Amino acid sequence: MNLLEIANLKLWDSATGKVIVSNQSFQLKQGSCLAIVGESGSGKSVTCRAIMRLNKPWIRQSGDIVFKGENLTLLPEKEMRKKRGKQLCMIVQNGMTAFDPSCVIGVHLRETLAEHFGWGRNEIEAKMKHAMESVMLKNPIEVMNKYPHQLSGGMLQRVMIALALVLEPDVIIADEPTTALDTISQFEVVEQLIRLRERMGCSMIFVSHDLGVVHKMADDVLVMKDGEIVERGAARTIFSEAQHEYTRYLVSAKRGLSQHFKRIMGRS
Ligand SMILES: Nc1ncnc2c1ncn2[C@@H]1O[C@H](COP(=O)(O)OP(=O)(O)OP(=O)(O)O)[C@@H](O)[C@H]1O
Repeated sequence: MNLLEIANLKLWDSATGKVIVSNQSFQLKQGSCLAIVGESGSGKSVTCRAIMRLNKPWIRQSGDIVFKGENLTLLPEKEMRKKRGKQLCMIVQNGMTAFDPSCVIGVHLRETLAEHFGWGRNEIEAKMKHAMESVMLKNPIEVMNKYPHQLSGGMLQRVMIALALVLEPDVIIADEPTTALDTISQFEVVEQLIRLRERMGCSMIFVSHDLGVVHKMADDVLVMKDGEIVERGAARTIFSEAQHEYTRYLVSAKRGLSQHFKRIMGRS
C-alpha cells in the first residue's frame, strides 16, 4: 500500500520563472525507505520541502501530494500544521536551522510536543529524557537546557531523531541528515536512523549523496538529475543494473572515491 503518492509534481521559482522540478511522480510504500540521490541542485530538497509544504513562498508548485488518501496540497495551513511533526516529520541537513536560536532546546521540544499531545511539562520531560538516552545523548536534562549553538551538529541531529521517536510519525523525511557531520558522527546518526525505523516501523524518505548508506538503508531508490527522476528501482539492483548513464556515473564516482579512500588508508 502506498502511504504517500506524489503525482505530476512541478516546482518553479515564480521570481525567475525557472522550473526546478518538472512533472515528477513517485510513491512511498507503507513501512519502506525510499532514497533520493542525485547531484547538488537536482531538486531533492525542494521536493522534500514540497511534501511538508515548507518551501519559500516564491517557490510555486502544482500536482498532487496524497498522504493516506488526503491531498495535502488542498489543506488549509492550520490543518497542515497538525500533520507536521505528528504525522510527517522532517530531519534536516543542518540542525542549527531546525531549532529557534533564541531559546534553549527544551523550550522547542516542549512547544512541539504540547502542540500535538495533551501532556504536561513533567510527562514531556520524562518522555524526551527516555528518547534522548536511547539515541545515546548523555545528560538529557543538561542538553535540554542548552541553546542550539552550544551543541555539536551530531548532537542536534540526535535531538531531532529523539523528538521523532516521541512523535512517532507515519513518515520521516531525512534530508541529508549526515552531510554536516564528521565521519564518526555520520556513522552514529545513520545507525540511530536504522534503529528508529526498526523500532517504529515508520516509512522514510532518505536523501543522501552517500550511495553506501543508501544501499544500507533504502528499499527503493530514485535518481534525480536537473529536476527529473532519471532512474528508479529497488536498492539492491539499481546500482548493479543501472540503465541510465547518470546512475552509472554516480556508481563509478563512488567506486573511484572509495578506492582512493582505501589507498590513503593503506588498505589496498
Ligand atoms: N529558496 C529557494 N529559492 C530559489 N531557488 C531555490 C530555493 N531553494 C532551492 N532552489 C533552487 O532549486 C534547485 C534545486 O535545489 P535543491 O536544494 O532542491 O537541490 P538538492 O538536489 O537538494 O541539492 P543539495 O544536494 O546540494 O542539497 C536549485 O537550482 C536551487 O537553486
